[in-house]
Amino acid sequence: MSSILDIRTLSRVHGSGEQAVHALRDVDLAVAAGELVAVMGPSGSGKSTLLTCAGGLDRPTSGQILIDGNDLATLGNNAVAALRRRRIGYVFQDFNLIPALTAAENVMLPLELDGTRARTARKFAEAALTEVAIAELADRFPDEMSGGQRQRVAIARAIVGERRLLLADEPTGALDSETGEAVLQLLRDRCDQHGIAGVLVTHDARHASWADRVVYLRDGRLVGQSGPLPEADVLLEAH
Ligand SMILES: Nc1ncnc2c1ncn2[C@@H]1O[C@H](COP(=O)(O)OP(=O)(O)OP(=O)(O)O)[C@@H](O)[C@H]1O
Repeated sequence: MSSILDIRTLSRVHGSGEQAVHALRDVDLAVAAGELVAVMGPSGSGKSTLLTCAGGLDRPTSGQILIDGNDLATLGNNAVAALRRRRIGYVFQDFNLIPALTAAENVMLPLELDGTRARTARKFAEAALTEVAIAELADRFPDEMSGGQRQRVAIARAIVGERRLLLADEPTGALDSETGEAVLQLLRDRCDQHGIAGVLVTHDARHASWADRVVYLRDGRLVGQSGPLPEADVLLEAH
């Protein structure tokens, strides 16, 4: 299987000299099409930095990041921004929706920023909202929706068009457990059915059990990985 995300000896240092913080040290991680990888580790271990570097939002100090074979270091800022808009979707804990835009307009936004005509963008947005089962909420504003519905809009925005890589940073953090599980099921389905590569940062082993593989970060280093974790009910029984 070819890797959609290929991270090689990635290091990210913030600041310099005595103030230097090594957020990531020599991290290698490849994520194939259709694969969902969970990233776990204590607070400050580098999980968010790994996602922001993987998504081209932050530049590594050293190492390589390839997305669909494109080495980000060889691309200029505009090319990285275009790759981000077209190929990469983000889902955050706090949804990051624009309050003044409806659900459909929020989902259309990355396409319109990329020059897609409004009518075409609307069709793609409606298809994405249908996939996350909230087509009927297309014309609602974020403050007219529940947290779970807002997160579905955020996922629709992250998968609209032809995205290949889905990066989710604690996407269930603001949701109750049932709604959170439904959101994870959606991420899993996207990977299974559309060959998207997914990276899920989570503190919760039950959430990580949706992934094919779990990698563990500590002090910026990748210190281990395991195959799929047992289902949530098995974990609970073990306690
Ligand atoms: N812009 C920055 N400037 C300086 N240090 C930073 C910056 N961003 C992150 N760091 C540091 O890099 C390290 C890794 O941070 P990161 O946010 O990636 O950790 P995390 O595992 O996502 O933490 P959490 O689980 O608390 O969100 C931490 O020590 C953090 O303080």
